[in-house]
Amino acid sequence: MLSPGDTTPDILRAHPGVKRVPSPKLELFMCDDFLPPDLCDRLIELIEADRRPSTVADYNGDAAFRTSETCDLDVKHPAVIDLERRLHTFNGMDPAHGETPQGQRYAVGQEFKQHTDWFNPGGADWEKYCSTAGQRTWTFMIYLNEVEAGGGTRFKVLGKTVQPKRGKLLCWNNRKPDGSGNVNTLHHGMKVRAGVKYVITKWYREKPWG
Ligand SMILES: O=C(O)CCC(=O)C(=O)O
Ligand SMILES: [Fe+2]
Repeated sequence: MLSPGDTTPDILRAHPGVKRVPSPKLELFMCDDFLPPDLCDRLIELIEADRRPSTVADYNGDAAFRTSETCDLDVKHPAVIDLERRLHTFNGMDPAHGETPQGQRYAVGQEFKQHTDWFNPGGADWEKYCSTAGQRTWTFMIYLNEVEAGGGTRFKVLGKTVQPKRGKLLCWNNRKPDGSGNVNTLHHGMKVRAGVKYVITKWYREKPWG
């Protein structure tokens, strides 16, 4: 039986316009126009209004590893309720397994170097981030605007870079079939060269969140 913190390619593909990136290395899907422009604008306003420096787990000594800013979205705000409803209709997942959705903002020169969204079970921060809710299962990411230059999301193992496009969703399974982290999910939020980049990130867990 499907765990409540999981979804399947069949569920995702039931949504019009969803395409799987053809690779046996990971389950990666894309969908243009997942969010309407007016909702993108409302979410950008929320990110602009309330942001903090982004953080990383298992700090590796590189202070420039993730230079963006993060907004912890207010789950009671109507725009965030609308966002979450669309995500859960789409992925069929139990909302209780979702982390609080975040917005990420990248100014010119800011980036998130190559990383995975799953946590290292042997890492220093495993206990802090995973003791209650377990490992991350799926990542859902949505670009909220067009970026003038740069700011693509590069999946090095696949040799694929996705360019930001307003309303476009990207989602992938962070695990291999045996449940362990899939290194093929390595990705890099590349430097913005001109303009500002805004994205939504929503991660799901094996167990209920919070
Ligand atoms: O901004 C991007 O393109 C990637 C963001 C990302 O990987 C993350 O927030 O975990
Ligand atoms: Fe990521």
